[in-house]
Amino acid sequence: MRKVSVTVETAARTAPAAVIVGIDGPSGTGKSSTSKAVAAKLGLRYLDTGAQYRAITWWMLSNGIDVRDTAAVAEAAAKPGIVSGTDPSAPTIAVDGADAAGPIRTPEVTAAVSAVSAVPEVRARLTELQRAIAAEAPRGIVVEGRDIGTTVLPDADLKIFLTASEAARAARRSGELGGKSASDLAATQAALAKRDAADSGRKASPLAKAADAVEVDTTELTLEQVIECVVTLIEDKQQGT
Ligand SMILES: Nc1ncnc2c1ncn2[C@@H]1O[C@H](COP(=O)(O)OP(=O)(O)O)[C@@H](O)[C@H]1O
Ligand SMILES: Nc1ccn([C@H]2C[C@H](O)[C@@H](COP(=O)(O)OP(=O)(O)O)O2)c(=O)n1
Repeated sequence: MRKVSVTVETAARTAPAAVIVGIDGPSGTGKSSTSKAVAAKLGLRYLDTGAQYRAITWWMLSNGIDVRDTAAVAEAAAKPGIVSGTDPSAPTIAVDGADAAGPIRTPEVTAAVSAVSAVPEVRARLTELQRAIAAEAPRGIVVEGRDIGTTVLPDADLKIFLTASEAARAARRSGELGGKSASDLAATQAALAKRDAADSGRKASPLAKAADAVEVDTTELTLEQVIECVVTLIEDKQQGT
């Protein structure tokens, strides 16, 4: 009996502690690309909480719920089954057992997601799910979103807040959407600004930098430089420097 307990204690002492990293910021600052790459490099899990808000929004639209009707959204918030796969090299999102990776990126979902994410019942449900996923990650996890440092994981080992100029963010998003003309760029920039204002202005856990987050302005940095910067911050934390 005694021998077993000594073995367990030794294992607990030598196993590396799981590291929990929260990455927040507005749209187009590089959260998804950075989080995935950093998690893959360090052998951590990866969670895209924006995909979960998009998934619940897609379910509401598919089920004829008026996303401007806060009471109807609140009442339905618990209904869809949302499952996130957290392998950073192949993250997945499923709604009621069906792959939702494609449908959650449509312009209809993008236009409706801020309204659905402002509903406290939706946030409470997803926050609980996000905390459970983070608690189960064996070596740790990189969780990206808008309220990870302030609300979902206030005790995270490291909090990063990514920023970039509105012009840089719009150029990145517009490029991704295949926009070529100046009017495509202007439309993307206007849509981004509108979504950021809604996400920052809502009452329930708005987009905000946690007081103890490290802010990284990515405007003049390449994606590789941002990844390197975040990897270094995590390694420094793990080494206690
Ligand atoms: N530092 C960077 N420089 C140039 N392009 C970037 C940078 N970071 C991300 N991108 C590109 O910008 C787009 C949006 O990045 P993404 O990671 O999806 O941002 P977010 O998750 O914050 O919305 C992607 O096409 C990505 O490859
Ligand atoms: N933790 C989070 C993550 C996303 N959201 C909401 C607000 C965002 O506009 C939408 C979509 O998030 P997503 O990260 O997919 O946004 P991007 O288009 O990548 O910028 O979800 C949120 O309210 N809280």
